[in-house]
Amino acid sequence: MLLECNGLVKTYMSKRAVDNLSLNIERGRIYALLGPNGSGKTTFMKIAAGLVKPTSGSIAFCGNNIGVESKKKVAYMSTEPFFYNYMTVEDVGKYYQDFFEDFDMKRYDDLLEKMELSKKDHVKTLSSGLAAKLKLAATLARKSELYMLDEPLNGIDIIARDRVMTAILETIGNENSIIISSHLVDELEKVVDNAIFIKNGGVYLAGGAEELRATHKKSLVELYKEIYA
Ligand SMILES: Nc1ncnc2c1ncn2[C@@H]1O[C@H](COP(=O)(O)OP(=O)(O)OP(=O)(O)O)[C@@H](O)[C@H]1O
Repeated sequence: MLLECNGLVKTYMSKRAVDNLSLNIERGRIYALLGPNGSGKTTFMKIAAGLVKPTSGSIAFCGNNIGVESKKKVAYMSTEPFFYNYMTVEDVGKYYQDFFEDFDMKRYDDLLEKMELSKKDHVKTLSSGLAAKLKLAATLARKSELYMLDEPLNGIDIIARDRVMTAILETIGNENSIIISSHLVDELEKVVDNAIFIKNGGVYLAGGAEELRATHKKSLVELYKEIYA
């Protein structure tokens, strides 16, 4: 098991952003993390990435507490922009290489080509879609055990999305897993192995995508509409 969470809670003042969340993430699978605005998806990912401390409950990565060691093996891409404007695309790669032992420059170069980005481009001149692709290329260029991507398709046009999704899927082998949070449920429906529906900070429904479709006789999109309507 890559990640095991039991009764996870995160409280901000009186708000329970994550509320009694229990979840297991296995190796070699692609997970859709689904839920409406404010349901707790980002907070959960930040806890798993070691950026936010849970108020209570337990979370373990490969059987150990979240901390310095897990951070080396977990690649988290947040929705916030995180590069300095003065950097070029090439600088971003070097910056990541300095920061993460598992960063693979060759893979970064390949991803840049797939995302149609040039190393000479300056971060400040990139359109929001290109900036989103750069963020993704830098994250996927790490050889991590768990990738968590928060809204990776945001700002990426409909034509480029398939290409970007292919690049995401190519990153995954038998040993690593990926959790993708997105409101574009129909885009995820086509590619994910598992779906996790989050409601009010907890897991409302989770399972294999095929199994969920067969049991409920509904697509993930239809289930999403039913759960959150
Ligand atoms: N730093 C914070 N301080 C106070 N409240 C917060 C903080 N971060 C998140 N929250 C609250 O916790 C709840 C869950 O937020 P979270 O960002 O995890 O949801 P989300 O499912 O990722 O939403 P979205 O789909 O809009 O990104 C929301 O009500 C949010 O306002």
